[in-house]
Amino acid sequence: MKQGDTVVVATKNAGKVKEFAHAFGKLGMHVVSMFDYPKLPDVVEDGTTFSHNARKKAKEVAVALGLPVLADDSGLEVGLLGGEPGVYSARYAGPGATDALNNAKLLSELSILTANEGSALGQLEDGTKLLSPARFVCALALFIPSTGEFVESEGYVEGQIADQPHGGGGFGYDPLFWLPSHGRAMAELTVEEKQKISHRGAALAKLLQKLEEV
Ligand SMILES: O=c1nc[nH]c2c1ncn2[C@H]1C[C@H](O)[C@@H](COP(=O)(O)OP(=O)(O)OP(=O)(O)O)O1
Ligand SMILES: [Mg+2]
Repeated sequence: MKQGDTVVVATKNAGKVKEFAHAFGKLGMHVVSMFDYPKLPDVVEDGTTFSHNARKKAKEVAVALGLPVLADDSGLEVGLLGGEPGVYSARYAGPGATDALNNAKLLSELSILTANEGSALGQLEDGTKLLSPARFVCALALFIPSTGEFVESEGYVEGQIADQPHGGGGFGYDPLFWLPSHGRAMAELTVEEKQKISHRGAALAKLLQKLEEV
């Protein structure tokens, strides 16, 4: 990947597209996504790991297009829920899940577990309770059809689940993902700030490092 290149990202998530466009834009590259290839069939995400699903999304689209393709499979692992929703993060609330329904499901599951415990992790000045440690995970896979090879990386960011949303930025679980070290929720960060600390930003930095070494 070099300046002037177009990077194909196998995603239909507008939030991811925005973050990748920002990151690659700074490097002089242009991002296209599955919104630009509406006729390609959806990839079935039936892997048991983030990495498995990222490889599957990248390879199926790369083979269909005959181009190198990058894919992102990511999600939220919540301590008190034994790592759930994990690879099921996008479908946590069931068929027809939306970010809003997934966030509501997360809070209802956690409220059952934390109802009698006061607030284990503490409370913010506005009364928000912090319910559980959590982390975001991002697996990236680039499939190169001409060589049949994958380049892969993973990134993580640790935080805590808040019982009330904060901020209007980001996507997915960002409004509930509290960053104690920043005193803000992920959805209160700009794209640039999120990039610097997020699971996706970390995974992308590692992937670019690996590509330079090739
Ligand atoms: O930075 C993030 N901030 C908040 N939430 C996030 C983030 N990163 C992943 N998530 C959540 C959203 C979704 O519930 C799941 C990803 O599921 P995942 O299958 O990888 O993505 P997706 O289905 O939305 O789009 P696509 O598969 O087309 O790339 O984890
Ligand atoms: Mg998906």
